[in-house]
Amino acid sequence: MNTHTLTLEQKQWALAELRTIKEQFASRHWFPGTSGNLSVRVGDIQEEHFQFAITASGKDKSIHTPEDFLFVDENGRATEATHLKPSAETLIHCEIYRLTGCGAIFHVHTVFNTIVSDLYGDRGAVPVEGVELIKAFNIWEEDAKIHIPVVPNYADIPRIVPCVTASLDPRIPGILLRKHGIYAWGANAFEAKRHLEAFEFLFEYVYRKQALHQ
Ligand SMILES: CSCCC(=O)C(=O)COP(=O)(O)O
Ligand SMILES: [Zn+2]
Repeated sequence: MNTHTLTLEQKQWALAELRTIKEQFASRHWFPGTSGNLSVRVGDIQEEHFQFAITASGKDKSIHTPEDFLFVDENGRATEATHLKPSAETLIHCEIYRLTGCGAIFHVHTVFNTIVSDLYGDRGAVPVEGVELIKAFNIWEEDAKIHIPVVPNYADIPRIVPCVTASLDPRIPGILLRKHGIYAWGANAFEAKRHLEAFEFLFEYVYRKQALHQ
């Protein structure tokens, strides 16, 4: 448990970051049916200890309320007394922070990421080659070929965590859950958003290219 208390400024900064992203993604209809969750890391990392602000579970993410977010530790436990429940998928955020040391993680369900995750679920990764937007991941090789990992989706979230551990590729700032959605991350909210937008572009590209060839 992280015993370092966050300052009011740190908390307000995190809440403002998440509120802004939430509003932007909601305007794109990226949170259908209360799906999706967002988090940003707050404060210093002390060895394996860290804290992050995350969306409360089951909320309508297209509106703002005073009960949209809470703070949790590296095990996904609330760091302050609250009746709010963190996202049901908080343990996936914990594992991505632990593995990557990133600063923000965004998860959305879209039709394109869901279809593509299923098309490539058996292969365990979505291949994408030579598309300019791969550069959004800071991969600058000519005609770069990347593989975006896909892991199985289970109702029991703790079962998904070791799949994320096994499949996460440090070069690729995202991972698909089959027939579920994408987790994308970055050093901060700006970078995580850039990565998520690039993934969504690539998934639409993969889907449309396949549809053209059928
Ligand atoms: C109604 S969507 C099913 C749960 C889910 O996949 C999701 O992203 C939202 O869960 P949360 O607990 O973060 O609201
Ligand atoms: Zn989800």
